[in-house]
Amino acid sequence: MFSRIAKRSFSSTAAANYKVTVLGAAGGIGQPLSLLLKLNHRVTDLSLYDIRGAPGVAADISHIPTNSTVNGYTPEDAEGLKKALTGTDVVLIPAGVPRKPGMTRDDLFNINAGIVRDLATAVADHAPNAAVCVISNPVNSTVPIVKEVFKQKGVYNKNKLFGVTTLDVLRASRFLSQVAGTDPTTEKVNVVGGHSGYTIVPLLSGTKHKSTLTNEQRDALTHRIQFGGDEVVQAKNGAGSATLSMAQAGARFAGSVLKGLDGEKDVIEPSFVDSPLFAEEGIEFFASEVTLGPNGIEKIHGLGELSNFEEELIKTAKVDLKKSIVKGQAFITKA
Ligand SMILES: NC(=O)C1=CN([C@@H]2O[C@H](COP(=O)(O)OP(=O)(O)OC[C@H]3O[C@@H](n4cnc5c(N)ncnc54)[C@H](O)[C@@H]3O)[C@@H](O)[C@H]2O)C=CC1
Ligand SMILES: O=C([O-])CC(=O)C(=O)O
Repeated sequence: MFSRIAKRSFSSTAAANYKVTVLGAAGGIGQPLSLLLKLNHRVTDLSLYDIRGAPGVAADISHIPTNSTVNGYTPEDAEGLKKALTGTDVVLIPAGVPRKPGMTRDDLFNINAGIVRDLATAVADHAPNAAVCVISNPVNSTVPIVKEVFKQKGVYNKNKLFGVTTLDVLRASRFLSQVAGTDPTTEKVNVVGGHSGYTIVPLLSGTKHKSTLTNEQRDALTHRIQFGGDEVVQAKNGAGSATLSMAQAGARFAGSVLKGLDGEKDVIEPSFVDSPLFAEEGIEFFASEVTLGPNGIEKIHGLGELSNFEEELIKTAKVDLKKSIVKGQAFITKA
C-alpha cells in the first residue's frame, strides 16, 4: 500500500512539468478555462493569448498560489503568439465567435474557420509537437481545418489532434442522472460521432440504465443531449453559448491529455479524432473513446455493441459529419 502511494505521488510531482497554452484566453470560455488550468498541478507554465485582454487575465490568475507561472500575450507584442506557443506541450483553442439564438454551429464557419486556420498555422510553426485541442465551433469542420494546415506545413501528427467533445459527455451524465434519480458523478455515458446536433450520438445502451429506460425516456434524453447547447444559447439570449460548463469540460479533457503525457495508464476520453472507424466511407474524423498516452492517442476504441436505435442515429450522423468534414478540408485545400 505504502509503495503504491509513494509511487503515485512520485509520478505526479517528479514528471509533471508541462507548458499549456490557451488561444482565445480572454473570452467567455478562455477565462474560466485558464483559471481551472492554473489549479492543475501538472501545469507549470501557463501561456494565455488573445487578440485582446490576455495580459490582464494572466495577471489576475497569476496571484493564485499554485506552482505555475502565467504569462499573457496579445498581438501588440509582435512575437506574442510565438512566445505563447514556443515549447508548449498542450494547446487549447477556444478562439472565435459563439452562437446567438437561431444560429447553428455551422453558421459560425465563415468567421471561425479563418481564425482557426491562422492559429493552426502559428501552432504548426512554433509548436509542431504539441497536442492540439480544438474547442472553436463548428468542431466538425475546424478540426479538419487544423489537419489540413498541419499537412501543408509537413508537421501533421494524427495522434496529437483532438476535437473537444467532452461537454457532450458531461451533459449526458447530468441529464441521465436527472431522469434516473442517481448521482451524476457516478454516471458514465459514451458519446460518439461529432459535436453538432444529430452528429452527437449518446450510447445510452452502454449504461447501467439500459434496461430500465423507457423508449420515450431514451428518445427524450438523446434529443436533449444532442441539442443541450441550444438550451444555453437560448437562456443567454444573445450573450453567447456555454462557457462555464465548457471550461470545466476543457479542463477535464486537457487534464486527461496531460495525465497521458505524464505516463498515467488507462486514461480514456471520448474525442473527435482522425479515425479509421468510418474512413472507408470517406469520413476521416469521428468521435469515440480514445486512450491517451505519452505520445497522444494510444488507441482509438470502436463503438462496441449498438442498439438498433443507435445504429440509426449513427447512420444519420454520418451524413452531416461527412459534409462538415469536407467543408473544413476544402477551406484549406481549395483556398
Ligand atoms: N467544443 C465545444 O463543446 C464548445 C465550443 N464552443 C465554441 O467556443 C468558441 C468560443 O466561445 P466563447 O468563449 O463563448 O466566445 P467569446 O467571444 O466569449 O470568446 C472568444 C475569444 O476569442 C478571441 N479571439 C478571436 N479571434 C482570435 C484570434 N485570432 N486569436 C486569438 N483569440 C481570438 C476573442 O477576443 C475572445 O476573447 C465559439 O466558437 C463557441 O462556439 C462553445 C461551447 C462549447
Ligand atoms: O451550442 C453551442 O454553440 C456551443 C456548444 O458547442 C455547446 O454548448 O455544446
